[in-house]
Amino acid sequence: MLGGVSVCVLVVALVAAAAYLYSRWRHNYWAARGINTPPTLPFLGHIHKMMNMEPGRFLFDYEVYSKYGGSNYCGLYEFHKPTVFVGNTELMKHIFVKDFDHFTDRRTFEFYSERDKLISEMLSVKNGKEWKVLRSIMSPIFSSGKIKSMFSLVTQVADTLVTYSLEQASKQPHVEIKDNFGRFTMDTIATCAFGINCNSFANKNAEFAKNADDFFTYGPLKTFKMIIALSFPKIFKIFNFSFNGPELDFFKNVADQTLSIRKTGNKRGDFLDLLLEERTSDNKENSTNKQALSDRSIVSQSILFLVAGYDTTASTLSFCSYELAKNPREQQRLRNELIDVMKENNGELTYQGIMEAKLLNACLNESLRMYPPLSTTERVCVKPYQLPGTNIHLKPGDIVQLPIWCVQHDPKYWPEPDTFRPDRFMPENKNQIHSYTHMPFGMGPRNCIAMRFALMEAKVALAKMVLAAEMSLANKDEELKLVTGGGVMRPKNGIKLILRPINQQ
Ligand code: HEM
Repeated sequence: MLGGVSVCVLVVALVAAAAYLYSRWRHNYWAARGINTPPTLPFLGHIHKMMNMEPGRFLFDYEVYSKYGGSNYCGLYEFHKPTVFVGNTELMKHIFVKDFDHFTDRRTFEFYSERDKLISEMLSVKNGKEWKVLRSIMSPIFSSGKIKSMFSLVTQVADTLVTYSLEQASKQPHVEIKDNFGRFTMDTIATCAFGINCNSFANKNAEFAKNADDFFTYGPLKTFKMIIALSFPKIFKIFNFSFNGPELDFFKNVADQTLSIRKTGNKRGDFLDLLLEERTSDNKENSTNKQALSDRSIVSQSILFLVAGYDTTASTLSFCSYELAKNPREQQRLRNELIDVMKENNGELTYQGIMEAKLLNACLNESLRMYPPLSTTERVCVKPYQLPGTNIHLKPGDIVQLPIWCVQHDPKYWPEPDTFRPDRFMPENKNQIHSYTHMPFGMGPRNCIAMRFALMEAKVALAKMVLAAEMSLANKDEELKLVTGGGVMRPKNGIKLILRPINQQ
């Protein structure tokens, strides 16, 4: 006769065995269709690897890409949910562009708390028709003409960056350049999207900077909440979790206040002015614009610019400076180009001069190839679709992962992928670049809306730094360690550079 305890143990063992078999059965989805997957962990599938912050998701992706058929396509599991990983560039072209009408959406969180609902208004998480309308209203504010009008705002912040960095260099052996570029992108967004002078260089604890720091700190709790929100939205709803803290209210208040001042006619030529202009512009879609661009939506988009533009651009600048410091010959070539560009423009660094500087463009593109801040992007299928040439039939709601980092490091497309070679992007070599193998800003109608702005901002800062100082690595032998936090790839221990002012040599 079994005792009570033994019965309990038996029941637990049976339930555990049944759960395990259920999990194995769910993880058989791809194998049953003859599609490769990397080994799974019961219940978790691959989620623990996808959410891994150190060294970051890109290493798992590269294993999938090179060992499990991902350079063509293969299957993954987020817990039990099957997703498709597509590294074949022809298929990527279909998903990003040719068959975009099947892949208009991005995965989105369901938000329930009042505070989080501000996130739901952002362009990056809107889907379907709402996304289309908002994107068409917002696209004109990122046209080259409008970006040019923001050049002088960006230049002022870049001058402060250089002065601050050189002052630091005169007092200490090295400069933590990622920190400085972070302040630069923060101040740029504060001035261009919130219309305020944040001056985080003068005061590291300035309210704006401090709240942004809290906002971008991804501790275990925030990561846990993100996993729950993405994979178990119902649990998120039942427990009424709130994803964001009070720092979001701070940004909302700043944007609200600035918005009311602007409505009185006070203009600066920044994103806020441009969004307000779009709302009142006299075009045929005017009435739709007014509805889509409510005050609340404008406030959300201002916060989005901070979310999307702060760390991505600061990391890009840091990685590019790191490679230039490691490669003094390339750094000097770039400096020579910039000196020539200035000579051609009466000794000034003009918008046109910067935008036409070929090596400057090539250096940034090459570092964005080696270190794309977003290592993966994804699309959500919205209509039944068969991946061309495969037996993968996607249903609405299925997720496709597109591994940016992997194709940008595939030696088939990029010989010696870990070597910094800006010449790959010089005009004479551009015809050797395969399509869909360089996409740090994503691709197609849902790519980064602010690509031109981000590149202009990065070019101005990099050009000014390279002209002002010679950069070298403080710790030549230290290996660059990468981490992924909040989805963005960044240097784990920052980047320490020695800066030698040029005019004092
Ligand atoms: C070097 C800096 C940046 C990089 C590498 C970058 C990269 C990206 C990537 C990979 C995507 C996803 C594209 C796709 O799925 O195809 C994206 C989307 C987006 N980015 Fe950027 N980004 C940068 C800077 C910025 C800045 C400065 C802003 C705003 C001022 C911004 C605003 C956005 C927005 C709003 C989206 C969503 C677009 C949509 O869903 O329609 N980004 N970005």
